[in-house]
Order: sequence, then C-alpha cells, then structure tokens
Amino acid sequence: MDKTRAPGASPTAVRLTAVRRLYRDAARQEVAALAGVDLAVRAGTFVAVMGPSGSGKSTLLQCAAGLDRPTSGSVEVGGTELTGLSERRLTLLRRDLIGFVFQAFNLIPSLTAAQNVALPLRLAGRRPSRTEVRDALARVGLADRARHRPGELSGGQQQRVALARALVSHPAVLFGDEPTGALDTGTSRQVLALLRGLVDGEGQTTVMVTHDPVAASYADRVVFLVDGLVASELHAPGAGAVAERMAELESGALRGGAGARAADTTDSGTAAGAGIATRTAANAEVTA
Ligand SMILES: Nc1ncnc2c1ncn2[C@@H]1O[C@H](COP(=O)(O)OP(=O)(O)OP(=O)(O)O)[C@@H](O)[C@H]1O
Repeated sequence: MDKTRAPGASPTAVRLTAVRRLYRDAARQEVAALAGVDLAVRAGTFVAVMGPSGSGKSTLLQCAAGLDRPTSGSVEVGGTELTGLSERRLTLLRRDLIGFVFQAFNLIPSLTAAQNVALPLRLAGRRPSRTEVRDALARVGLADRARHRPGELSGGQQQRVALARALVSHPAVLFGDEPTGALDTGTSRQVLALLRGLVDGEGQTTVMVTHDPVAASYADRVVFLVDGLVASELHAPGAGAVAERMAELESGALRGGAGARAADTTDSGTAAGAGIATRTAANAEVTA
C-alpha cells in the first residue's frame, strides 16, 4: 500500500502550524528551539532542511515525525493530526506513517540485512513476509545482500539497509537526520541519488536535515531555519545557491538573529530556478 497516494489523501504530507518547542537551558532560561514554524510539505516531494548550528533543524524533524511534542502549535502527518494523541496512539501512528533514518545506521550487528529490515515489524508484533522484506531491500538496490551481516557491508550499503528498514512499512513520510553525514563523498552521492529516485519513481515524500549544500541540491525545495524560524527557502537550487544562502544567513544570524531577516523579500515563485520564498509575516509575528 502506498500511503502517499491513497485515494482522497491530502496532497500535503506534513503540515506544521505555528509550532513552538521550548526548552530550559542550564540557567533555567527558556530557549525556543522552534519559535513558531509554519511549514507544509507536499506529498511526493523531497524537502531539505538547512540552517546554522542550533537553528532548530533536528527539533523540527523530531516534532514533525512525532518523536517529540511541540510546546504549542500543531503537526499533521499523512492527514492525521498528531497533537494531543496519547503516547500509545502516537507510537502506532509513527509505526504506520513514518520512516526515520539517522546519521548512525543503528543496525544490529548479529542480524542479517533481511533480519534488520524485518525487525521493526517484528517488534510491532507482525510477521513480515519474505516478499515484503525482499521488496524493501530491492528498493534500495540490495536484493542480493539479504543474508549479509552489517560487518560484511560497506558504510553506504549499511545505510541502504537502514533505509530499507525505514521503508518496509511504506511510510507516508521518510525523515532523515543527516542520513549521509557519516558517509564519504562518493557513497553519500549514491545514497542521495537513491533518495531522489524513491521520490521520482515512487512518490516517496522525504524530509531531510543536512549541513551539506550538495546533499540539499538533490531536494525539490530547501527550507532554511534561523533561530527556530523558517527564514527563507529555495526551489530546486544548485549546491552553489544553497551554499551562498547559508553564508548569507549565517552572517545575518551572527549579526542579530531571525528577526533581523524579517524584511526578506517574498518570491514563492516557480519551481525552476532559485526563487527565494520567505514566511516573514509569520516570523515577524513571533519575533515581535
Ligand atoms: N533537550 C534539549 N534541552 C535543552 N535545549 C535543547 C534541547 N534540544 C535542543 N535544544 C536547544 O534547542 C536549539 C535547537 O537545537 P537543535 O538540535 O534542533 O538544532 P540543530 O539546528 O539541529 O543544530 P545542529 O545543526 O548543531 O545539530 C539549540 O539551542 C539547542 O541547544
């Protein structure tokens, strides 16, 4: 079943509305990791999230994936509102709707690739069929490695096993937190091409945090966070445009935070080229 294309499904796979996530720092001061994020991710698209260190990228991903709860605001995934769900319902929903890959592959060394892929379903009390597992491995180009243990696979192959494990339940959204961060350049590009292929070939909605402008250039859309707010975005940019925007935001961030960028111009424009879109109205409201 492809949850991204269910009849009548919302064309928006993920929607964050006015999401705030507050933490207390060591001095018991409140820190807004997310300060009022509005973000909608269209089903079947690939979105990269970038931003300076501490800008809230991981927090955004964790909130969007139901791994963390916003302090306020709402999160909807695959048409289901996560806000207010009990822990148990949230766990079930995560299992059904969400796939997650991290920088660390987190595979069990003593299990084969196939057993690693089957593990989440088994832990959920399901008995995955061989076909399900084989299909998941085939989707990441590892059909012939099913019986290999992680130690017998390269780093890139291990990350592909982790991807197959995330994809085996056909999640509505695949989230990646620096999924290529531990890979060398060549291997990283292969994994990114694979992610791109899953989006193009299967309509797999994908949201990925990355620090790498080249990785971000594989996405349809790059969203930039600064100080817990969406500061700007680029559509189908090249790596150079992403790096340039990051440099601008980082120097701006050093000068005075997201509020200083509330005057950014808006051009939600076309998918082609490097149109910059900002959510300045929302941001200004929160930072005022
Ligand atoms: N559990 C926590 N307790 C307190 N503060 C936190 C916690 N998690 C995150 N923060 C703070 O929230 C802000 C955003 O953190 P987050 O990890 O989301 O940023 P990031 O953009 O992913 O950073 P990086 O690129 O360095 O990984 C930071 O100021 C961070 O210190």
